[in-house]
Amino acid sequence: MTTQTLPTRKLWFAALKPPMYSVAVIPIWVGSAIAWSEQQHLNAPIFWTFLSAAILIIAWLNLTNDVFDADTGIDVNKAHSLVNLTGNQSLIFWLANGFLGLGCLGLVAIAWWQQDVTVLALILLSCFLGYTYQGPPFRLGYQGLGELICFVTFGPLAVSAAYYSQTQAWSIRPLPAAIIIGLTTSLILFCSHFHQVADDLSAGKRSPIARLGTARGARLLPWICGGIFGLILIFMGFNLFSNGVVLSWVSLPLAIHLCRHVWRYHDQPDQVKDCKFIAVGLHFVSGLLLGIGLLA
Ligand SMILES: C/C(=C\COP(=O)(O)OP(=O)(O)O)CCC[C@H](C)CCC[C@H](C)CCCC(C)C
Ligand SMILES: O=C(O)C1=CC(=O)c2ccccc2C1=O
Repeated sequence: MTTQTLPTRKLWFAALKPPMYSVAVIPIWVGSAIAWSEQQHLNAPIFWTFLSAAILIIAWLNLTNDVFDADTGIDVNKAHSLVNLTGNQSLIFWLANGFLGLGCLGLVAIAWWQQDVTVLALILLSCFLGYTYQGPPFRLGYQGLGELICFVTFGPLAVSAAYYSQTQAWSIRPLPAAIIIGLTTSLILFCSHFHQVADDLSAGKRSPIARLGTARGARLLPWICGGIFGLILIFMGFNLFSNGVVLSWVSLPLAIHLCRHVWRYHDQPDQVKDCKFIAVGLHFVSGLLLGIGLLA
């Protein structure tokens, strides 16, 4: 069944993408876990406020993605675009801005409690970079720069912000974990392009998969996954990670499943479209276990 023929309830589920919100959870969890392991203490109100703000920001990101994609025409065939489902672009736009406003309010509360604007500034910078991915006049995602933006924002910026929110101190200690989280988040975006090459090319979007072709993209995937798991061992070898982080290797079967699925279906959009949610699972399980390993 293509998304064009899905029942309305399933279309709304596909449009709202609940599993995707785990991309907000993992950097906050990992950055806070590193701080917790150092201080033997977690500031729970800061953690929950930051987490809620991050979820609201992801809602803004996804709603505005449909709004801006409606302007370029890239989503004409996307039945599960919120703009296509509601037929009301400005409603989605203002709803998105409401989510961003609420998210920023949470970050302002953290700045007020801590009398320190660092976390607010880091996340506002991430939001600006997120806007450049999809919004006018930048639309850097159309040049294939999304994965790089994703790496920087969900990796070093978000993980450092989470660490800082707990410690109010700078350290390079979160950097190795930030690199891993940045890579696994970018992997989700990379996988999200396989099924939409035709629409992307006709709208002038040169995503990495539109540039490489699906076959070369599928061949590259095991190297990316292997690189991520290899890097975890290298960081352990250099004592940048505690030995407990080996726990994140439990997610390896998900990486193997992802590579096999994409290898088999890379040129069949209706089959390969699920691969981004396999990547979401890999990111969530590996990130969760990485945080637990860092705490151990
Ligand atoms: C919206 C994103 C991808 C959708 O891309 P596309 O248009 O190809 O997909 P559709 O088929 O669904 O239309 C994600 C883009 C991510 C962006 C590069 C970086 C965003 C940064 C965030 C604002 C950072 C938030 C950090 C958080 C933890 C506070
Ligand atoms: O809809 C999508 O494809 C994505 C939404 C999203 O929020 C996100 C966040 C971080 C990495 C990738 C993605 C998506 O691919």
